[in-house]
Amino acid sequence: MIIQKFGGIAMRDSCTRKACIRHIRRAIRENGKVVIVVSAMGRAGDPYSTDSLLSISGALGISPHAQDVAAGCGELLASAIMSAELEKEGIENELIYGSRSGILTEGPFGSADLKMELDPFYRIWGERNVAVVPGFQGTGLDGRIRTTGRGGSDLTAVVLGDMLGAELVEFFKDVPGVLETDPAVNPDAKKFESLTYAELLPLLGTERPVIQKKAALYAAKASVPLHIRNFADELPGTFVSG
Ligand SMILES: Nc1ncnc2c1ncn2[C@@H]1O[C@H](COP(=O)(O)OP(=O)(O)O)[C@@H](O)[C@H]1O
Ligand SMILES: N[C@@H](CC(=O)OP(=O)(O)O)C(=O)O
Repeated sequence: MIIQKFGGIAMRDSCTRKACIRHIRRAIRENGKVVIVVSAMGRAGDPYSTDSLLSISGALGISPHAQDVAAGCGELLASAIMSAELEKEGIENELIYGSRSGILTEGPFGSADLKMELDPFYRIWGERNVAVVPGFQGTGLDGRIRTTGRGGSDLTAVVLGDMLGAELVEFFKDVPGVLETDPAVNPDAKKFESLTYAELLPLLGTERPVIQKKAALYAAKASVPLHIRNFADELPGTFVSG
């Protein structure tokens, strides 16, 4: 069983999602069961990205609950689109979301903690090999949507990988892997083929790190093996383990 997390750039449009579906087909062939975690589609300026949803009204800034509901729509929509496009390609899958998903978020709006109840996953495995999950969010015991903080789909993927005992958690990004520095700052930065968690963590101090720091800390603590790679090709990226 493998977790595959597709970030905002990988999910941006039907063309980039076709590349994602190629990775999903390969994972079904090689790993059997696949849990797909998706982020909201695109970046600021793209209509359904997290930043665009949050900019619809300045009033969202004064209501943390309303802000989390608005932000959560991005991942919900992305999961619906991915599920439908997989179905169209003949890949049967189950959408796992909302209060029936067992994906529980508790604590403050905007930076909630994530917990999982796995029954919904075990229930589908008898019939389907592929689950599609919106990242970044869950539902509290009070029925309210809470998000886990920016970059939080990475955390959803890592926590699911830990709880479901996945062989690997793959992250599909717009970079070939973890580089010595952010390529937006230094285009000549070299890629690491592999890193330990201890080597990865100091590289995550920037405003937009290659993987969410909270997710990397969780992976280190629970020894969840990671593979950070480019959605647009088949090349190996950076493997991260103990
Ligand atoms: N050391 C690094 N190596 C690679 N990318 C990095 C690094 N530090 C920061 N980044 C940035 O991380 C971005 C990928 O992370 P992110 O945008 O959160 O991915 P996604 O939304 O696809 O999950 C890259 O576009 C890159 O600019
Ligand atoms: N969409 C959320 C959650 C997330 O993890 O996104 P991405 O995988 O595109 O970084 C955000 O922008 O913070």
